[in-house]
Amino acid sequence: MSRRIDKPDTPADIELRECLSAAERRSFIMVAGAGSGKTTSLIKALSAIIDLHGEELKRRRQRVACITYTEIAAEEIWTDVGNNPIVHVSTIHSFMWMLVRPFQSDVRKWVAARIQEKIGELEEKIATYGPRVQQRTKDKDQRDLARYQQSLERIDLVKSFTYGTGSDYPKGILGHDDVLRCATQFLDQRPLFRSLLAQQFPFVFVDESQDTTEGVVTALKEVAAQSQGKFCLGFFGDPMQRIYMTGAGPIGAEDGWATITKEENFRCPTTVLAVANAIRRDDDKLEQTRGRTIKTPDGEEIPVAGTARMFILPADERRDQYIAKVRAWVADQNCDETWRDGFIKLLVIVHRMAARRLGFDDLYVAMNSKAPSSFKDGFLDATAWPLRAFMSLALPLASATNEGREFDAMSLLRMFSPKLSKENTPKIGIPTLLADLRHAAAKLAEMMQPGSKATIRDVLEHMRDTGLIALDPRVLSYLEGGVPPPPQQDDNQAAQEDDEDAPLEMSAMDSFLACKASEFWGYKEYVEELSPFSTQQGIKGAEFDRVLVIADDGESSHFQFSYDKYFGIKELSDNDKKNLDEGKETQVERTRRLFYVCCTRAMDDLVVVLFADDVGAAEQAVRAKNLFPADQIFTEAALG
Ligand SMILES: Nc1ncnc2c1ncn2[C@@H]1O[C@H](COP(=O)(O)OP(=O)(O)OP(=O)(O)O)[C@@H](O)[C@H]1O
Repeated sequence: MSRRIDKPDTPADIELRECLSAAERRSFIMVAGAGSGKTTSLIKALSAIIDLHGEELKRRRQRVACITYTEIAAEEIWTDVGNNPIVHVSTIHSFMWMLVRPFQSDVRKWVAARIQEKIGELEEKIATYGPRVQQRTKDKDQRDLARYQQSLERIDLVKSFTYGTGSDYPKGILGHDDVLRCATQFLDQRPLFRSLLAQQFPFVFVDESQDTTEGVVTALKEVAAQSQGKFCLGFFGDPMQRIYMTGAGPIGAEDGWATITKEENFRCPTTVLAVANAIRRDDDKLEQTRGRTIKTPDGEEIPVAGTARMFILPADERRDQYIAKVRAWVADQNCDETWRDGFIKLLVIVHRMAARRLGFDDLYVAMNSKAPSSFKDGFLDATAWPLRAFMSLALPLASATNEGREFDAMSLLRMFSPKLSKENTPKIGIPTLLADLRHAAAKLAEMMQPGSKATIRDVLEHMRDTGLIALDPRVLSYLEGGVPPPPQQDDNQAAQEDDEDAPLEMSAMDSFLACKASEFWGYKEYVEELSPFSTQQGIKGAEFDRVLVIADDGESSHFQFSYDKYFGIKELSDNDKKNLDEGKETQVERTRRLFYVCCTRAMDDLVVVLFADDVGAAEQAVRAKNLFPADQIFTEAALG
C-alpha cells in the first residue's frame, strides 16, 4: 500500500496548512465522511508542521501532540512521519498521564479525594438500602467500604503513582478512567496546567475525534481558548463513525476556528460508495463524491466499480454453510478465488450463536445476560474490567510460555508482575524470584489449556497468589467473597428487582468466575479477528480489499444494536419510541453508524449477509430501505 503522506494534496490540505502557517495560529475541525483522507490530512499536517516550525519547536523544546484511538494507529502515524521525535503520537490515556505524571503530590491529593468520593457514594447507598437488598450485596458493600478506608490510610505510603489499565490506589496505580478524570479536572480547574500543556505542545491534533469523550474535548477547548493565537487544536472526525457510547459525536467549532470539509471518498469503489451514501441518507445526508480510482497503463485515471451485494438468508443452524456458499458464489461471479478460501475481512457483532461456534458460550452469557450494561459494552471490545487480567496478561503469557518465547514471557512479567516492580525490593534473591514466576507462568499456561477444568476464578486466584499481576480491586473483591451459594429459587427475580446495577454485577460476576478459563481463547479470536470494535486490528481507520459484514442479531437482542430494527424488520419497542420522543438515540441510529463504519472499509468488494427469522419479510424490508440496488439483493435461491 502506498504511504498516506505521498498522496496528492486536496484543497482541504491547503486550507489546513494555512491554519498552521498563519502568524496567529488557528484551531480547526476537519469533518468528513469515511475514506475521505482525514488521517491522510492529519499526517500531511504533521509533516507540514515539521517543515514550517520544526527548527523553532526543537529550539524551544516543544513538540506536536497527535492523539489516536489505538496504540496501533499511533504506531502507524509515527512511522508515516518518519518517527520524528518532534511528533508525539499516543493514545489519549498515555498523553494525559504524561501531562499529570510530574505532579505527583497533586495526583496524591486527587486520589485521596476520589477515594473519599467513592466512600461517600457507598455510605449513601448503604444508608438508603431498600427492603429487597440481598445480604450478599450488603456484605460486598461493607468489604468495599473497608477496602476504600484502608486505601485512604495507605495513600500517603505510595512512593509514586503510575498508570495501568485498572486503578489500584494503594499500589499507586491509576486506571484509564481515573487518568482521564484526573487530567481533565486539572485542565478544567487550573489555568497554569492549561498553559503548561500549550507551552509544551503548541499543536494538538485528535484523530477519530467523534469517539473522544466530551470531557476531553471540553478540556482541550479550554486550553485553546486560554492560549488563543499561540496554540492550535485540531479535531479530525466523522460523527457518523461514532461507535462508542462515550464518544462526543459532532464537535462544534468555536469562534474564529476553521471548519474544513472534504467531499471525496478515495477508498471505496463506486458501488460501495453508493451504499455508503444511501446509509447516510437516513442520517446527516452527507454525500461523498469520486470513489477510488486506478491508473491505466497509459496513465488515465479511471474509477473502480467494485461490487456491493446483499444476501438475506435464514437465521438457522446452517449459518456457517451459508457463509461458505456465499463466498463460493462471489468467487465464481467475480472470478476471484480469494473469496472462496483466501483472506477476506469478516465483521460481525458478537452474539450468542457466534460465541457458541467459537467456544465461548458461557463467557458470552455471563457478560451479557443479566449483566450490567457496562459489561455488555465492554465485552464488545474487551475493555470490561473483569476481562482485563486475561486480555493483558493471562492469554499472552500462556501463549508465550506454550510457544517457548522466553523473552516475550519475561517482558510481560516485567510489565505486569508487582513482584518485579521497581518499588518492590525482593525479599528473596532475584534468581529465586524469577524461577518462581516462571513456574507460576507454566502453571497458568496449563490452567488455560483447552480441555483444562480450571475456572476463571481458579486462574485469577492463581495470578493473585503468585503475584503474576496486580488484579483490579473490583476483581479482588469478588475473589474474597468466596464461592457463592447455589442460586436460590428467587435469586434471579431478586436480582432484577433490586435497584441499580450492583445485583446485576454480582450475578454476572458469579457466572463469570465459574466459566472455564479456556473459553477466553475463542473470545480472543473473536475480538482480534471478527469484531468491528477490535482495538487490536484497529477497524477504525482500517481498509480491506474484500469485506463481508454479517448482520445477525442472533438469539439475543443486543443491548446497543439491532439489525432487525435498523432494517425495519422488527418494530421499535415502546422504550425506543419513548427515547425517540425524548430526543435520545435508539438502537437504530447506533446500528446505522456501526453498519456505515463496517461497509466503508471495503476497497473492492462488499458483501452483507443478513440472517433473518423470516426471510420473506426481511427481503421486503431490505428492498424498501433501498440501500443496495434491487438486482444486487439475493436470497438462498441465488446460491443454487
Ligand atoms: N488525496 C488523496 N488522493 C488519493 N488517495 C487518497 C488521498 N487521501 C487519502 N487517500 C487514500 O484514501 C484512503 C482513505 O484515507 P484515510 O484512511 O486517510 O481516510 P479517513 O478519512 O481517515 O478514513 P476513515 O474515517 O474511513 O477511517 C487511503 O487508502 C488513502 O491512502
